[in-house]
Amino acid sequence: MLQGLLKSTPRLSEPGVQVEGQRCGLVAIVGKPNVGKSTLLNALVGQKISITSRKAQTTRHRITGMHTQGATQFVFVDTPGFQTLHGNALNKSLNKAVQGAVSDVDLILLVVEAGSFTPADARVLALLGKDIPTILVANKLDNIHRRGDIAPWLQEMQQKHAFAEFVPMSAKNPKDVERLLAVCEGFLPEQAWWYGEDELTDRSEKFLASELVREKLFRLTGDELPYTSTVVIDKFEEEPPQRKGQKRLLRIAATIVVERDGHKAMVIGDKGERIKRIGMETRVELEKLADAKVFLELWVKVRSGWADDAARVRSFGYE
Ligand SMILES: Nc1nc2c(ncn2[C@@H]2O[C@H](COP(=O)(O)OP(=O)(O)OP(=O)(O)O)[C@@H](O)[C@H]2O)c(=O)[nH]1
Repeated sequence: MLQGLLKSTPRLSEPGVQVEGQRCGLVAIVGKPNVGKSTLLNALVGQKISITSRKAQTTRHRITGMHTQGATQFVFVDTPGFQTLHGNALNKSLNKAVQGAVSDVDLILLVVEAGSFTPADARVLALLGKDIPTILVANKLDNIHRRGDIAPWLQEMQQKHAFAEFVPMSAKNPKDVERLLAVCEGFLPEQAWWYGEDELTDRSEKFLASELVREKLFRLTGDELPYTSTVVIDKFEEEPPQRKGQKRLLRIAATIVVERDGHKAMVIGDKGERIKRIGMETRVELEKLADAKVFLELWVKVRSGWADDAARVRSFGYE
């Protein structure tokens, strides 16, 4: 499991020597779909490493992002939205990933929307043990117009769980994000850092490529496309720069897998306009993130019912 790996294999490129006062620890970010977990992770890390979209359930993998500030290194774990509506194989795999993510961390951030606590939030809370300190992050505070309304709600929240702290905030407000980091710091154990100071994620460029295609796919198809559509990377090859001063080249081929012919037409768009745009926007962003030249080929395939088929879910990379 990734967390186990992180704990047992500190990077040797780091001095690895305990500098006095150095802190380092794992922080899990949990919450039902669409509460802003990915937005928060990106803000905490300071760069985009997890995709965000208005469509619920866009985060399917655990993503770690690191942030090193002062003497402290935060290692964040993003989790899939806790999906409670369907019991298909994809969702079972998602729920297992959430439980795995919270079992072995130093701190949990339970993200909810400020002023709201639905049965879906309660189901996520029920997954959290009592032993790991948990901060209630009341996100999207900017949507609450009368701040006075939040005090009685916070009091209600105190009855739900022995939260270590309450942080009403907006993931889109950098000052709030700084405040949250300061609150988290005190919960991390004193130990040597696991990563270099500048490292942001341990996810591969191949993974980031598939995440970017998925993000553009959902952004550009709006609410029409079901979340069961996914992206598989068929080819990922790297060529060194041809001449000095040139960038290396990434040759990528990816397939967007959808459930119906109608969805395929939707992804391709009128005269191929939409898929062209998905490809173009992915390429531009990946070139920036990877600091490389990117050739990207995109395909669309129909595989009906894949989200109900456990073997296929595994073959697409969801444990
Ligand atoms: N107004 C407001 N919107 C926010 C805030 N944080 C996130 N959002 C929006 O909420 C939506 C969902 O955000 P995500 O970060 O994708 O949510 P998530 O919890 O990771 O979602 P899943 O991947 O479905 O689990 C996006 O449209 C964000 O722009 C906030 O502080 N204020």
